[in-house]
Amino acid sequence: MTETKTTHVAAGILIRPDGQFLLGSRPEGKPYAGWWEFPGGKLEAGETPLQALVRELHEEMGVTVSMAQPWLVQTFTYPHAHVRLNFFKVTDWQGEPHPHEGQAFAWQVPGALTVDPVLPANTPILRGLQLPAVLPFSNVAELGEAAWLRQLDLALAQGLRWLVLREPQLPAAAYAGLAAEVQARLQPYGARLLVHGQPQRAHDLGAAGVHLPARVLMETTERPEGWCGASVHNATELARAAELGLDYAVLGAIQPTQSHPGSATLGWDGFAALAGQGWPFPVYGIGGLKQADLAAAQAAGAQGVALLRAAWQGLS
Ligand SMILES: Nc1nc2c([nH]c(=O)n2[C@H]2C[C@H](O)[C@@H](COP(=O)(O)OP(=O)(O)OP(=O)(O)O)O2)c(=O)[nH]1
Ligand SMILES: [Mg+2]
Repeated sequence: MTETKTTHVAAGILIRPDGQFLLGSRPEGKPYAGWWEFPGGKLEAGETPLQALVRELHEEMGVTVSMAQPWLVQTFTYPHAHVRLNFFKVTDWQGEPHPHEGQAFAWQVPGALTVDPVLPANTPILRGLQLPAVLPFSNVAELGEAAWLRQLDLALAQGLRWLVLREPQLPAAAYAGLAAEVQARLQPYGARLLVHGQPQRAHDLGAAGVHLPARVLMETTERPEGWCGASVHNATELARAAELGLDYAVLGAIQPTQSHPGSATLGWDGFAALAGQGWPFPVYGIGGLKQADLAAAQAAGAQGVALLRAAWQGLS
């Protein structure tokens, strides 16, 4: 039997204040020469991923990392190696990137790359970079359709670009009618509609993707088309989301909610323990949260917060 050896890698996503991130081309003489990647390289014996990141970014491009947060962890099997990639978001550094190995650099806008091809293991990373910090869930159930649509218009004008349309109380036909109304509003902004429920529903309604309730996640065996995330409560459900190659997970409840006041909650410590296990997708916190909880969420390793009631309050 042959033993599969894992190559551990650290890579840095340098993100400028304007949101653009850095890709470099792989130097001649390496596997996948000319392909685009995040700067980084293999861990040396005894190194932590962060130590390797700091060393590699200095060696490859003369950049001194001053702020880096562990982000996604992706495993991938190439013909030349089985790799485990630890991606960091690097939000502060000293020095301008210099190509010490003859590579080219390109600053890129998430979702609008001007270079290709990018290493195949990086696909989920490039998708994750497009996701927002605040993921809003609709609230027709409480506000009523007309009042909620007014709030949606305000939120779009203020920058909302993603929406999960979750209205389990609506019969299928009413849901489809609402989805059409919503699509018409999102389209001029290029905002994305994620339908809540079965993947087939997103397909039928021509949505950008689907948000799977945990129950649907656990009975889904193939990755649905388009964007796809899921609600999760534990490590088993997170692992299923990873197996399917989903784009994000929403993990909770962080705090007690009005809809489930007596249910068990994770708190940010419980969230950090689960979300910090090295998933290939970003994880949002949900459950009794407000915009003001964003910093606490990100300190616990979250992509951000999923908001229901609070997404539609305080808009004017
Ligand atoms: N640096 C980097 N490597 C990546 C990314 N995505 C990805 O699949 N990889 C793979 C390609 C390689 O198999 C491995 C990284 O190895 P590397 O060739 O960059 O390693 P290194 O900089 O330490 O180079 P060397 O010492 O072996 O010359 O991880 C990425 O975004 N950045
Ligand atoms: Mg390298």
